[in-house]
Amino acid sequence: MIKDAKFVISNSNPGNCPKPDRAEIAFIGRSNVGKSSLINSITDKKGLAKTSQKPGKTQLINHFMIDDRWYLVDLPGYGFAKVNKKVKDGWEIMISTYLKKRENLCGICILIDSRLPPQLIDLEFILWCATEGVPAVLVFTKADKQSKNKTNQNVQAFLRKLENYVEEAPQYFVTSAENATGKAELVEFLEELVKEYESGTLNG
Ligand SMILES: Nc1nc2c(ncn2[C@@H]2O[C@H](COP(=O)(O)OP(=O)(O)OP(=O)(O)O)[C@@H](O)[C@H]2O)c(=O)[nH]1
Ligand SMILES: [Mg+2]
Repeated sequence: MIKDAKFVISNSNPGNCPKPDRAEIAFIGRSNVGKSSLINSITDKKGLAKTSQKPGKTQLINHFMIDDRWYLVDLPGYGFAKVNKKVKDGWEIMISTYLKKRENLCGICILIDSRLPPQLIDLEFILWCATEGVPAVLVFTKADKQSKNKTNQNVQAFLRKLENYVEEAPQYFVTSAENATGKAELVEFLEELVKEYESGTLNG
């Protein structure tokens, strides 16, 4: 269980992130998928990460300190068509540089909208992470928006498509920021990842 969460800093330059002296986990996914909302849900702090109905809200790398022990990071979304190419390319460089260079990053959660059929951009991003050796799990979001059956169908369809992209299917969670579906499981997993990192079993 997360007891405390505080905003630390926002950056556009991955090189200005806080000293990498503790475990770090980042949330990433398409614009509007619910990254910031899920951060607020798992930390039980409504206004901690800024959310919006309009895609493109989060534009910087945002560090939050969790329980004075590890960093949770909210990233801008990918695949947002409405910003101009220069801005989009800038975000992509910022995100990929962060993911490749951040030495204390012990894992990332790739958020996927559980309402949608498999999206190419998500499949390609998961492939990119596998190629770059960025350890990732999948977190399906907005499960409250439809029946359990429909969510399950979409999750299974996504996993089947993913078989064409990566050899090993990543672990996955089904969540809702609205009604806390999957929250306990996800938090338990994140805390376990932090413990493993601290005990030096991850990243050497
Ligand atoms: N019903 C429902 N709505 C959600 C859920 N998660 C997020 N939303 C809504 O989806 C919209 C986008 O949420 P954000 O958390 O801002 O999404 P984001 O991925 O951080 O978006 P960017 O910062 O633009 O990349 C908001 O209107 C949220 O209220 C959920 O689990 N259930
Ligand atoms: Mg956001």
